[in-house]
Amino acid sequence: SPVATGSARPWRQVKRQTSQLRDSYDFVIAGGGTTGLTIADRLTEAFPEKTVLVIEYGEIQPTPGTFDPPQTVWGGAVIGQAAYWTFNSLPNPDVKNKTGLVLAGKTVGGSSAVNGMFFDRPAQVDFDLWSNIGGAGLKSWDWDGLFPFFKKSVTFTEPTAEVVQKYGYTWDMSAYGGTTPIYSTFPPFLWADHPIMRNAWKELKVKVQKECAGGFKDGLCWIPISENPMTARRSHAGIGHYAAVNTSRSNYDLLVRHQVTKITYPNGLDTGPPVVQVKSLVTEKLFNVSAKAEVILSAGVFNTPSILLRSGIGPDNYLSTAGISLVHHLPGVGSNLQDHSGPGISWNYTLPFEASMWPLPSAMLDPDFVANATADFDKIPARGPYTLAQSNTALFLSLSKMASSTLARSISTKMRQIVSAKTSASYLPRESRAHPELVAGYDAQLLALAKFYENPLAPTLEVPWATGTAARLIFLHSLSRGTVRLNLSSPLDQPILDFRTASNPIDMLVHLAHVRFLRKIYQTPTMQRYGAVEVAPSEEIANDDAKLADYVKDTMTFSFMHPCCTAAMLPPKKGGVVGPDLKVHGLKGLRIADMSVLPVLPSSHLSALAYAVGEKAAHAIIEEWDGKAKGKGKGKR
Ligand SMILES: Cc1cc2nc3c(=O)[nH]c(=O)nc-3n(C[C@H](O)[C@H](O)[C@H](O)COP(=O)(O)OP(=O)(O)OC[C@H]3O[C@@H](n4cnc5c(N)ncnc54)[C@H](O)[C@@H]3O)c2cc1C
Repeated sequence: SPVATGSARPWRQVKRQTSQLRDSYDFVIAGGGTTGLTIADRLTEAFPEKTVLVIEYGEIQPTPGTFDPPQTVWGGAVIGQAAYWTFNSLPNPDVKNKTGLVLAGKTVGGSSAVNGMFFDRPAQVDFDLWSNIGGAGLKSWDWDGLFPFFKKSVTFTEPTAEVVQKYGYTWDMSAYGGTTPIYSTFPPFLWADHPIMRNAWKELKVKVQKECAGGFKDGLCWIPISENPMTARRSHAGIGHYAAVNTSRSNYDLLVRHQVTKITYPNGLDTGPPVVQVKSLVTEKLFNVSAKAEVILSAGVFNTPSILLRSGIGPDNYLSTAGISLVHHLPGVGSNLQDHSGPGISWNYTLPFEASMWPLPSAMLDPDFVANATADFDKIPARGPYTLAQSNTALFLSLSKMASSTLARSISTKMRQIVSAKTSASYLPRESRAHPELVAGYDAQLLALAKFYENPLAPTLEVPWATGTAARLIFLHSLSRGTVRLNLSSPLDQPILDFRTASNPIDMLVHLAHVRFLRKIYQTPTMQRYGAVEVAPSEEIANDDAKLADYVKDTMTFSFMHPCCTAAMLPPKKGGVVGPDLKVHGLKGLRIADMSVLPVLPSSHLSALAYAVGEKAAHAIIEEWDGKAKGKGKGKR
């Protein structure tokens, strides 16, 4: 049965000062986030005789669930700003010079401690896409190579029979089986209008999936959330992979409020692992930490490439402009930035709901309802509206299923033409065009994505759903590529992001197809029953490509907080930064393990994948060092 771990759980043995550290460690992990803490947990468990240090920029923070009380207004969840990195991307000339906001977790647990708790997995087709881009070397990252780690990474708890009867959740236990203190479950509450959209989609004849975590997710999915099933408190890496295990692990040190600034190879690149330079955020003093076995960078999609760039590891032309001495030319560092983006639509109901359709979120304006909801949340197991996160339903649909097959084919043909006409470089950031490896990698992405877009099982659109009269249309596989670069006037501060959303004009064609498809919901019997009328866009706008493109730009969300791919797992000749073993190309004793290693975005939010990548990385590291120990005649632990 699940352990009732909430944010009140005592955090022991956390280090805050350099003087509390050992002289050296076997493994040093930069970043105590989703992936980094997963690895630290597994390494300290597997190797009681080896020491592991995790260096985390942030502090331990209270990190409530998405809607945990007390709140003055339900849905106005404001998590302490200290727990966030807040970035604004550069003004985007392709989207009316707008800038995009993106957050990341700056606390023990990283983004898993502040995210929307939507806990879905990618589909098989996503990993086929990776190997179509990267080649046979990525075979170990296909579905069969990852599924065991998805299973291992989470303890899924089934909802009660009463809850299932009320809401109709479906799942398949063969997709689960883990017993780790990272939890997921379905909430014991949904708003009464939740079925409206599900029914509308069913009436559009989309496939209804019983379980979407088992490799197939085209169609209508139930999505669990990352919360403890007893307390309904957020389950995150800080609690599960540190607080829940560290007291029994004398080899597990966590140093908070320290920034990994750079890594150095004092004895040359052939002698690793690198030395890690660290800055205390309290005293501002710099000092070095050394690792005997490996250094693992796990500082996230924006900060992992920043550490490398400050270390002189990155594109030679950029480093030269930045005035940073070149240590190792790797053009993929900080390149290939991607995120899920997309517009929104909205509507109104002109006919009343039945009296039985209660409660709706407007009930949270009633103080008595809120008082009951708060009392329900404090029960064990918790109940009521505060157990919710952002959504539990989503539609995942392929372009070929939602648009005419001619449109889907013509979009894929355009992608192939860009490659055959050798014009793909013109869609990359100016500085990336100088690197044939990055162009070759982008060509491989375009060709693989052209095939992906034609596959009826490969989703390009996600629409998450909970309640209300508006929906976001998440474009899952954009062709636009951005960059992460240092702020040269203050290189230790947050880096500069350029999302370059919609810089490849094909993306706009896909956005238009998505909006045009989703507008069909208004004609479904369920929506008609409540007199659904469109608010935005209008019929007139939707029928005109230029006007609809303008509308998409006006309502564009640049980041659904799923940035990735800035240190991609690809061969060097395709602009890769790490190999399938997550070792950095050409450097000794250094791996990267976080969402920067993805070659392209998957058809999912990223936290479940981050845990799985952490589990797979830990497995590879343990196998390697176990083998080394055996090779030295030490035998198995
Ligand atoms: C607001 C928000 C909402 C999201 N919603 C969802 C969702 O609902 N579902 C979902 O599946 N995914 C969601 N995501 C995405 C998902 O949570 C992340 O993609 C994933 O957790 C990233 O894991 P990571 O290991 O790559 O990085 P992180 O978990 O972000 O870890 C990186 C860690 O490194 C630390 N760090 C950074 N720089 C340094 C440095 N120089 N030295 C030391 N430490 C450093 C950071 O403080 C952080 O703790 C959301 C993300 C955010 C930010």
